[in-house]
Order: sequence, then structure tokens, then C-alpha cells
Amino acid sequence: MLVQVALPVPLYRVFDYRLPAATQATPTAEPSARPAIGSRVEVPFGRQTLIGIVVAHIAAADSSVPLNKLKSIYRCLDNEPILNAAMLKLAYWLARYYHYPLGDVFGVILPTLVRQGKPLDLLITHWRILPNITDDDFHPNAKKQKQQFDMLKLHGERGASEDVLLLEGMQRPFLKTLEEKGLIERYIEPKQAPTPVKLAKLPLDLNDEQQQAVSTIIAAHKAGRYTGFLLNGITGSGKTEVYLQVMQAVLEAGKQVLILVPEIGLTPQTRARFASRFAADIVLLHSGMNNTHRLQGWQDCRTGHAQIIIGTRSAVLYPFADLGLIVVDEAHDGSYKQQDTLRYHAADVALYRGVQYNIPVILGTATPSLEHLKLVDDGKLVECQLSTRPGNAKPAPMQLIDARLQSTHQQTTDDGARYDTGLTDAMIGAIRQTLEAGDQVLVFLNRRGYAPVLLCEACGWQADCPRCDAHLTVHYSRQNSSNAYLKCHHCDWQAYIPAVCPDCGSQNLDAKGIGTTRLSENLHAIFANPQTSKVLYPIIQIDRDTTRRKDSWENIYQRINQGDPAILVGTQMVAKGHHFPNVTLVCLPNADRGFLSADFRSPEHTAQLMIQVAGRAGRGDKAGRVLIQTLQPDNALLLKLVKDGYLSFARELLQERKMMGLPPYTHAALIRCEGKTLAVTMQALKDAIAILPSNHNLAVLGPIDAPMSKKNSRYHAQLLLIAKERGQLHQVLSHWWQPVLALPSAKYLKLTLDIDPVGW
Ligand SMILES: Nc1ncnc2c1ncn2[C@@H]1O[C@H](COP(=O)(O)OP(=O)(O)OP(=O)(O)O)[C@@H](O)[C@H]1O
Ligand SMILES: [Zn+2]
Repeated sequence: MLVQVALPVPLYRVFDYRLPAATQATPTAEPSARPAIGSRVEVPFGRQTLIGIVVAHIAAADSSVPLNKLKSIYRCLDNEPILNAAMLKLAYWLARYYHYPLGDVFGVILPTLVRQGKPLDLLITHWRILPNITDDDFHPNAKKQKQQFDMLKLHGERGASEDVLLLEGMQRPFLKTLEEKGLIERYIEPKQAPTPVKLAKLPLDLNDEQQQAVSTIIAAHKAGRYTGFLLNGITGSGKTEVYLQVMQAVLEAGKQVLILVPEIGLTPQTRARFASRFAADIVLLHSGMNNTHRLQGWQDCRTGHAQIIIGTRSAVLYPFADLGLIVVDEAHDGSYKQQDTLRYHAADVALYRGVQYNIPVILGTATPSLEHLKLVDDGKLVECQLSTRPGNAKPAPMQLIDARLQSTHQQTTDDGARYDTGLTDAMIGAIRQTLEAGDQVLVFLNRRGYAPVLLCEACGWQADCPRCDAHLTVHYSRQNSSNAYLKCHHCDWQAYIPAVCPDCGSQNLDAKGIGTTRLSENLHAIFANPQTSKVLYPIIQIDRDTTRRKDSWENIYQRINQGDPAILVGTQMVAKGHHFPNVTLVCLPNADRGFLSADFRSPEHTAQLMIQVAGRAGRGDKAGRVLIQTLQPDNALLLKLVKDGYLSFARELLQERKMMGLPPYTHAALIRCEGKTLAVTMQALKDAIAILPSNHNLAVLGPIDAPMSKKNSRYHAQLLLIAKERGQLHQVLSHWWQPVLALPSAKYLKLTLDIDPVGW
């Protein structure tokens, strides 16, 4: 008897091993002495020792390798399978669909500590106070210690788990200090079985459309059958309330709920939205977790301790004891597509898992992707619409400002130089009016830093990244002008700002264009009191630079939610799902640039972003408005979006895609090749084309140099295969892709395959 093992090596095969000598020697060895399918084993592999997953038991006669050539496994790490049949099926499906080696698929879906062979019966650290400790045991100066101690004291004799305490704001160093001082102690308590979920707050009364959606989805849950739903609800229409009420039915049936959220949305608010409704065991899964927490979360999902699981993309790959519902919030969001290694799309995997578990899957969004609209057309998703906002809130009307007719406002510096603020007087007027009415304004600019380009006015030289096909972004602020530098937003390369042009020696260097820092400063200058030059309203900049620190987003969020008049200047970080009730004006000074891009998906993504940002206006009791400043007021796409709304716009794009034979009406695979020169990468792709089967029936586009071909000093070329039928594409890839990887010209190059790519 042999076992087949999937190992973390980039090879498209599994490996046969014998059982350890001890097991072999006992003729009566029970079948149970074999490592179970789905458990981990440690095996010799060449000169290494690797940990792999047993995927099959086979008879020695069925191995392609003679018995005396086979090695034995060293040891078995689990008494029971750690992956059940559903997880193994998922792994096989991912390997097949994305043409990715099975062993590497396990590398992606297993948490690091599981891959490293750590035992799974992880125990949770609890903390409790020791008996008979009084306030006198604290030095009067040890205020912070006392405060932390009091937080733990609130939990009574049994104390609380470290996780809970850290979430409440206790700090690990203080726990250690208090322990060393003999004031508190840690103890280990195995997890209790979860208690049934209770409602912490009453549900809202639904409007008709919400009620309709909730009933339809709950019916699928009750029937125990898979159905994919597109919950197509305009911004602020109360999609979350629909999720919550469907969740209630699922949780009451004792099942788990998985909620996927985009990368950036995973702030404490996301958790609070669900925790304030349900008293339940909620697990958060996100990229900022350390390995122990990740393993803990994985275990809680697998054992059923976690009742509500909120996570980013990769949570869709977790094992679940008894999953009853998957919600993909903001299902159109680009962060659901993994952009390296196993390039899966979390919404697609969510639908697959829905089929696996016979459960409903909700894809919720105000701006459905064209792919999802096509699935509705094909009858593969059931559409539920929410077309109004609850209560008095109305979607904010969008209005265009023709920036060709009105030039943008000029401002003068202290030394008399004039500069352009990038904002028209009409926009500035509207901002002023809104602030004076006591409301908040959101100005959206999807570019961080001070300016996107440093230009020599004399000779036209531009500061470019030496490692990428990209300009360096100018980082600078007038308040702190000594901290000025150039930075590449693709590879993080940094440089000082030169005093003179390196090409012609001119001192006439100018920062061109406008980023969030510059826009914030311009707004500062416009709204400052001319006497004191103090700004009358806070200007809050929200981008990756200002939210880098762990709690900074949280602080910003709190400042906004205090509701005082303020100007928020933000990148796409502010577009996603936030609810700022006091924002009544949203300004987009140049958001429509994307309609001019060469990428055929750009109009779709630009419109989604614009509508999502616009959706932040007027969500409270007061009406909102949206101003779009544009240099191309006749642009047909822009007009369509503003006049007829997103759905009608998206439908028109879908028609265009159909006529042009583009996805989602066709199916694409993108092959990228990375190497030291463009020539070698192009050659490898040419060789790849040469070994395509003669009857392949695919459209072959390329090889061409990839967009931003040079990145981080490496060159990228690409090749696109497009098929009318998905089956055709997979048929070709299954015979062709592995030989491509083995091509002599590909030997020192990195070749990757992206199925259903989102950009090319
Ligand atoms: N039936 C209802 N009655 C009253 N208020 C409701 C109802 N449903 C939702 N709301 C409220 O409407 C507001 C907007 O809801 P929510 O944030 O769920 O919208 P959304 O559809 O997720 O929007 P977005 O796509 O912009 O994130 C929330 O404050 C929510 O509490
Ligand atoms: Zn760079």
C-alpha cells in the first residue's frame, strides 16, 4: 500500500511514497495505521525534507515507479485529516481551473504554520487577575498599569482570552509586566463549544424591495440549494440590512456565515456592523494578522467555533465546518482578484463553494461588474434589485462642470507667485456653501503624493524611475518643505529632488499635476483666514500615506463621524462602503480621465469608482450633490453615466464587448514572461506560440511588451489567448502550458498564467 502526496514544489504531479518501515513490518497493520487522505506527512524529497498532503491511497502495482525505488514517508503529522473531502475537491478544482500545480495550491490555501507542520490543537491563552489584589498593590505613579489592570478586572474571576483583551485595547507588554509583578496570571482554556447566536439588537423594518430580496434568499437557504444572487442595490440602499436579516436565518439554523470584504474596507467598523447586531463568535481574517492568529482563525472556521467569519479575499479558501451563507460585499471590487501566484478571483471561488455546500451566495454591489451582469443574462445569477434609499435619503444627482469654459482658480503664494489650484470657482463655491451650512465635503482624487511628475520647463526632462517605465512622484509639503523627495509608486525607489535639471542645468524645475497632498494644501490656502492664515475648517487627507500607521484610519474615521464641517480629501480608499452621514457634497475634480485610457476595462472601472465615490453623498437626512469637473464634457461615456446612471452605462458597455468579441463574451488567458531583457522574454513567448497545437482555434494576440514593461529592473512581455468557449481555452492550456514551462528558452525566465485576467 502506498500514499500519494502533494508537495510544495512547482511540478504538476503528485508523488508516491511507501509507509514507514514500522507500519510495513506489521502484517496485521490496520488500514487506520495509514495516514488518512487529507492529513500531513513529512517525507524525504531529494536531499530535502518536505511536508505534504496525502491525496490518495494506491496499490503498489498502480504506481509508475517500481517499489524498490520508492522512499518511505518519515512520519505522519496528523491522526485525523486536516482537510476534508470538500477542501480537497476545492484544491483540485483550483489546480485544474487555474492550471496551477496541486502542491502549490496547498501552499496557498494552508496557513504558514500548518505548512510548517505545527500541531493544530492550538490552545488559547486566557488572562485573569490573581485573588486578593487591591488598589494598594499599585504604585501611585503606575497609572497606566492600573488602568490596564482595571480593564481585565471588568471580566471578573474568569478573566478573558488574550484576543478579546487586545481587541479591547489592552497592550501585550502591560500584560507581561502585570504578570511579572504577580498581579495577574495566564492560563490555558480549551475552546468551549459555541453558544447559539443571539440577536443583540432588533432588525430594522425592511422596505418592500429589501423584504423581497431577503425572502428570496432565505427561501434558497431553507431549500438547502445553491443559488447565486446578484444583490444589485444603489449606493446607500441598505444592502447590509439585507445581509444581516438573511444571516439571522442562517445563524439561527446553527450554520456559519462567511462575509468577504475588499482589502481596504476591513476596518474595525466592518466588525462593529455585525457585532452590534449579533452576539456571536466573530472571526476577522485579514492580511495584517500574524501567523498564530491566522492559524487560530483557520482552526475556528474548521471546527465551527467561528460563527461569523469576516475576511478579505483569501478567507474564501478556508475550511468550514458547516457553512450556510457566503456574502461577497462590493463584489465588483478589484481586490478580489489575486494578482500573483494562484491568480484566483474570490467571487468566482465563492460561487464554486456555494455549489459545494448547497448554500446561497450573495454578490452585493451598487456597480456590478460586466461579468456578473452577463451571468444574470445567462440565468446563472438571480438578480435582486434595491432601487431606492431607505427613509428620506435620495441618491445625489450628478452635475458636470465644464472646466474648459471656466479656468481653474489661481492662488498667490506669500512671495507673490501665482499657482493653479486645480479647482474651478464653481466647485470652490459649492464647497464653501456646504461648509457654511455645517456639512462635510468629500473631494476625490485618485493620486497620492504632491504631484505625479517633476518637469524641467527649459528642456522637457522628466524625473523617471531608473527601474520602471514610470515617472517618479513628487512628495513634498509646503509646511515641511525640508522633507521633499521623489518616489516611485511601483518599486518604492527614492531620490532627492535635484536642485537643477540633470540634463540642461536649468533651475526651472516644476512639479506638474496634482496629488492629494497638493490638493489638501491648495484647499488650505483657499479656505484659510487671510489675517491669521489659519484654516477655518479641518482638511482631512485620507490616502495610503496618511493611514499607514495602525490606528490612523480609526482616528480619521472618528474625526469624520463627529460630524463637524470638514473637507475630506481622499483616494479610492474613501470610495468603498463607508457611511459618512454628514457628507452632502462630493467633488470629483478630474475623475473622468479613465474614460480616455487604452485599457478596454478602464471605462467600467472608472465608472464604478465614480459612482461609489458619488454614493458617499447624502446618505443621512440631508440631500446630497455630486460635482464632476471635466475637460471633456462631450465625452459620450461620461454623459451616458451622468444622464442614465450606472446600469444603463454598463449595459451599453456590455453590448460593445459583445460586438468586439471581448470578455465576458469570450474567455481569456494572459501569459506573462519576465526576464532580464525584453528580447529574451519576447523570444520565449514566440517559442510558446510555435508549439500551440495546429487546430487550436484561439485568437492569439502578441507577444507584445506588457504595459509598463520595465518594472523593478525586470522586463515583461505578454501574450493573450482568447477563446469563444471556455472549454476550448482549457482544452488547449491543459496540453500546452506545461510544455511551455519546459521550453529551453524559458529556462531562466518567470512565466505566469492568468485565467480570466482583469487587465492587460
Ligand atoms: N429598512 C431600513 N430602514 C431604515 N434605515 C435603513 C434600512 N435599511 C438600511 N437602512 C440604513 O441605511 C443606511 C445605508 O445602508 P447601507 O450602508 O447598508 O447601504 P449599502 O447599500 O451597503 O450602501 P453602499 O453600497 O454605498 O455601501 C444605513 O445607515 C442603514 O442603517
Ligand atoms: Zn520604480
